[in-house]
Amino acid sequence: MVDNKEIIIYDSTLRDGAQAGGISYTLEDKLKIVDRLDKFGVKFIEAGNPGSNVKDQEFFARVKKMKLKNAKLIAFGSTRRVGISVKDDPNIQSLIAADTEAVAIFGKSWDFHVKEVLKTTEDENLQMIYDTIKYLKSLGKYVVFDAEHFFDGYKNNKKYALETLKVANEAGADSLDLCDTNGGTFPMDIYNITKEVVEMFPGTLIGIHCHNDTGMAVANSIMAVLAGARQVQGTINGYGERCGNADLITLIPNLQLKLGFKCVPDENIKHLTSLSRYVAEIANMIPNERAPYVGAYAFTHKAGMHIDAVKKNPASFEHIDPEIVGNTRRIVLSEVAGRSTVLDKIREIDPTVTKDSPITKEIIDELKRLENEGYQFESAEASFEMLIRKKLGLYQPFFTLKEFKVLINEPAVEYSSSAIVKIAVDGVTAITAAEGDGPVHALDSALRKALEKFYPELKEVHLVDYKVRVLNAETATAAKVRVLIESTDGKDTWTTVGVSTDIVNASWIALVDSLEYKLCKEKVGK
Ligand SMILES: CC(=O)SCCNC(=O)CCNC(=O)[C@H](O)C(C)(C)COP(=O)(O)OP(=O)(O)OC[C@H]1O[C@@H](n2cnc3c(N)ncnc32)[C@H](O)[C@@H]1OP(=O)(O)O
Ligand SMILES: CC(=O)C(=O)O
Repeated sequence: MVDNKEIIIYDSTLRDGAQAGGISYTLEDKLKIVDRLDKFGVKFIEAGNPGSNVKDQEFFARVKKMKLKNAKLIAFGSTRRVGISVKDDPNIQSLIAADTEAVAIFGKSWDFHVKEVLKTTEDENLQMIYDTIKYLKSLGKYVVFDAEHFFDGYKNNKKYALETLKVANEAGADSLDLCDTNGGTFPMDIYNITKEVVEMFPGTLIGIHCHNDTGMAVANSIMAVLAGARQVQGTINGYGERCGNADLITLIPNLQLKLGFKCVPDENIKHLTSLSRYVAEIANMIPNERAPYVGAYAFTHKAGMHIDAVKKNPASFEHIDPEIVGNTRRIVLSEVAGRSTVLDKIREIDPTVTKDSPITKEIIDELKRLENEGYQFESAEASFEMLIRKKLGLYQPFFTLKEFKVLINEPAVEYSSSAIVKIAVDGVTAITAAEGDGPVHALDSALRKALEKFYPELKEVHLVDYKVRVLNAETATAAKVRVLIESTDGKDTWTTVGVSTDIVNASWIALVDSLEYKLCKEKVGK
């Protein structure tokens, strides 16, 4: 059994990750990701496939100029093609042209693939593996051998699958990486087969490369490590072919924090969340909010009893302190909240209120009543603050609405909608009109124009996001809609909510809350 606890993290975000549907990195994207992965402390960055495309060839020419502190770059490609020599194989020559210290070669370990895909003999495949590795070793390269479909190959023809590893080993491969290419192998099989390989090649570095087709890539990689593999391949956020690869963002903390292995410097574990979001941003993928450790919901507490317990002691509902991985705890307001959930919010406005004050119950009851009507305060904390102020008697309307009208312009020459708003402030009436790209835009402009005369600070406010959700679509045109409006004044950002059967009315409620929230904020000097 291997008793050292050092794990070599081998990142393939830029190679297998680039095989993910929906991802296409630019050359500049790749350079940025290399820099970030190097700083994070991975040991290998499998950065591209120079035999595949010009972008990767140019990338390897550019990346050479970067000074990496921790990682070695890997150029990736296959064994030589059937029936030709390594020197005549353009893919192999492009690997050499990439000029990296290390290369990875994938070769077939499943006899079925040799017959059906390569359409050659088992002996020729062994020769292809041998020739390719031997040649690259003769040029002084560090060579990783990816035994493609190794686990399926082992199950179908154990002798042959193991023979491919033996040949790679004899040719001088620096590591033998067992690939669950189709991602269909289960953890116990990964453990038993990897253990046999580890025992068969004492002193040779054994790696693991798992795909996530059965949702087990992380579990399978851990089982391989427990069986003695010490090189772990994976990608940031699990991006990769089909369902993806082992997600290093889950795998690294599992190995390092839970099992005591050493993957990256301890002080870098706190960068996991930002690394995950950075790579998602560059890959133009929406971050997975429910991702273990780093997702926005990973340490979000919603149920009233959980929140009560977390406030007493966070360990009651958190497996680790979120700060360890650079994440944050969030408490959200909802119909499943209890008094503990709303108390902190209330006390920000009136510190004398306690959990047992009758007003606390009144506020939580109002929250639940409104959520039942379709409101959602989880992200609309500004509307919830306005609700608290109203309940505490600390709210005075900043204006009175006399009326508003919204018109659709047809034909829409410049703007598609117009709005007229009539309001009164301290007995002074103002009527304004405005046009906009849609009724809500027109209404927002008209209301702001009217109010700015009285409250010039509203000039700083503008809308940054507007979301509409139909709540009960089955009632067709009478369906309720929920509108969420995100606003900013350049310093803070806040979200308000409105619900109605009429989208303009729902928007009006959210708009008024937003502007009044800003005015309250100015008044109390927040
Ligand atoms: C399991 C993995 O994920 S391995 C990585 C796979 N990644 C990719 O395929 C992405 C990059 N690939 C490419 O850009 C292209 O496929 C290229 C440039 C490499 C090859 O393109 P083409 O020459 O047009 O071949 P094409 O992709 O159509 O077919 C693949 C060929 O490689 C052969 N091949 C597949 N695996 C291997 C291997 N391990 N060793 C040698 N040859 C192989 C196939 O038998 C097939 O050969 P054939 O044309 O004689 O039938
Ligand atoms: C090498 C590789 O990506 C695989 O076998 O899945």
